[in-house]
Amino acid sequence: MASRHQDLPVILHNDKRGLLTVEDDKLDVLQLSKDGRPPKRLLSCPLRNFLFAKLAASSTSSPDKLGDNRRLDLHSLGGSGGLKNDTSSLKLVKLHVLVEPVNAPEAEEWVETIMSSSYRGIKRSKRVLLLVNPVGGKGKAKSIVHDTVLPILQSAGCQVDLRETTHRLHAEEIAASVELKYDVIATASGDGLVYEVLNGLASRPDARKALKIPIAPIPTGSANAVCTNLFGVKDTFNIPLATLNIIKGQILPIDLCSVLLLPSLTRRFCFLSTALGLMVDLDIGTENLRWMGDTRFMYGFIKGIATMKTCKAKIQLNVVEDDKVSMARKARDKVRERKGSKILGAGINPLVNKMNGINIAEESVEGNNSVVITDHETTSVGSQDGEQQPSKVTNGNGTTTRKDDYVPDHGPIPESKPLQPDPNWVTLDTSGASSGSAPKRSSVGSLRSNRTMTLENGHSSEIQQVPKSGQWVDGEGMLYFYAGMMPWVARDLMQWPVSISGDGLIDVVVQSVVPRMMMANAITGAEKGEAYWMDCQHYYKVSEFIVQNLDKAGQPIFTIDGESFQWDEFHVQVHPRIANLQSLNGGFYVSDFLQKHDDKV
Ligand SMILES: Nc1ncnc2c1ncn2[C@@H]1O[C@H](COP(=O)(O)OP(=O)(O)OP(=O)(O)O)[C@@H](O)[C@H]1O
Repeated sequence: MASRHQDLPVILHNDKRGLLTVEDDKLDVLQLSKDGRPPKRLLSCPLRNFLFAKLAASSTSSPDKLGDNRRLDLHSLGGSGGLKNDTSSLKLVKLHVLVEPVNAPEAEEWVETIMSSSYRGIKRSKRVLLLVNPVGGKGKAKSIVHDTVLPILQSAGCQVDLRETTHRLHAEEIAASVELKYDVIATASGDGLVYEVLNGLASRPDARKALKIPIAPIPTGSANAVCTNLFGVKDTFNIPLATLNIIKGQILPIDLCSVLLLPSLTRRFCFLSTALGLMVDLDIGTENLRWMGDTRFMYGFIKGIATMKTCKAKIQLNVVEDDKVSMARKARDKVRERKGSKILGAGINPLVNKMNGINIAEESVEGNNSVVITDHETTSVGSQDGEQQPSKVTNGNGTTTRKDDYVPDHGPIPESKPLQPDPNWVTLDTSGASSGSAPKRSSVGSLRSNRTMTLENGHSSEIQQVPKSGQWVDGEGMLYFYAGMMPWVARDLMQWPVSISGDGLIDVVVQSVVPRMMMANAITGAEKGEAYWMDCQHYYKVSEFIVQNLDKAGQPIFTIDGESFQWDEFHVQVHPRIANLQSLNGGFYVSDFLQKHDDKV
């Protein structure tokens, strides 16, 4: 790593002697004393937060002021104490010092060293398309962008193309037609703008190429679930950190889902969630309360459990796994894998980057007949032309078939067709038809509880077993259905704690109707994902699913990524790792749920 030869003697702004040192992935600006006292540290910042160093050409120095000295500009995000993990007080720091002629050759080398060490594997001076929604969240996006975001981006040498959205779906229109010349698309708004950008990019004839441009959100909306997943609960609304992510973020491949609405055959793309029941009411029913920020969702939740309205649907799931202990273990193993592979500094091990691009849901679940395997190459900034492979499905008999028809790397996303469930799909009837009587077993049950057996006469028969604890039983009422693709849906709700980014699977929660007190108690710990372990919260990892509306008058609306749609029926399938976000560490924020090792796992 950095060593003593990267020390650079300089003259500080106060004419005192100084030393710039780059060591242990950290820049220190020291003021030296003449009397042998220890140097005074004026700035200390991890290289991850360092933005820009520029040594003026000797000819451009003003001889009057500087003599033969050359000006060296240093731009960084500094925080209290400069600790790597202290992200709470990040702010833009601009320093300039002078380099004496005798040190000029060394200074040129020093500038290149600090720039390459702080941008390891990351493109410098990115071209940024910045979309700003002036009405998202509390309506402060414009001032936040002008006061904080733009100065940081400009200090890092980024070229910013700023466009303000003027109407609903404007961001989608822009993304659908914009020239693909940007390194990153930043959205100053909430999750809605990310959804629009992804839909715009995914609708293009060159969707696969367009979706390689990563998206970096700036949290000026209400919930900003993407930011919670990227930066954690504490830093969800940390604007300087999110801006740093535009500059220094690494590619994080994510899955997109096609949601096909029937009978219209309209398709929308989803990157975060689809919801029915209470989760729709608490989002759409509180839109007039945007001024509350994300508190409006908690208000909606409490209101929802007070009314306890059930949701009636027929749900068909192609389940890959439904064992909570095993799902938690796999998600935790994934975190350990990632942790073990980090290297010091501003980058991560390129080998790990490679690994992140493969190894998706490849573990076969006992008795499962449909394991999604994908083998996409990881994309990286500046290599937007990397070939992407189609996803495949390995069947129980070991044969491998293409799941999507192969489309070349620059082509569109193939059209969605209505799904054809087979007898191994799990069917849940949430109409509660048998309420009042003893609930009966679900029509197919779980992967392990009900299997299809071929009889000697060639007919098949279902082997019925007693449902295990926590398994859905037809006749239960459903409070909500929530399918998601990243752990947090808001700061106070980690609905899918075992969700693994880009694994080609959707995490589905079916929440049974339970006594109000039990739901109210579930609020405590919801942000930590503790409700996951409740038996009344049925949890499945699925590769595709269908939902039919059994009460169109009573529940006309469902949501895709928080946007509402009228519905009769919808079919959902995954396009693994087809889109990209930016993340400072190349992954989602690791929750305590995944860090801790309790006795369940
Ligand atoms: N100028 C505008 N006037 C009216 N609506 C707009 C304008 N620009 C964007 N929109 C719409 O604003 C809506 C809300 O945006 P967004 O979802 O990003 O913020 P939010 O709802 O506050 O945050 P979150 O989704 O995180 O709760 C989107 O549907 C978007 O299309």
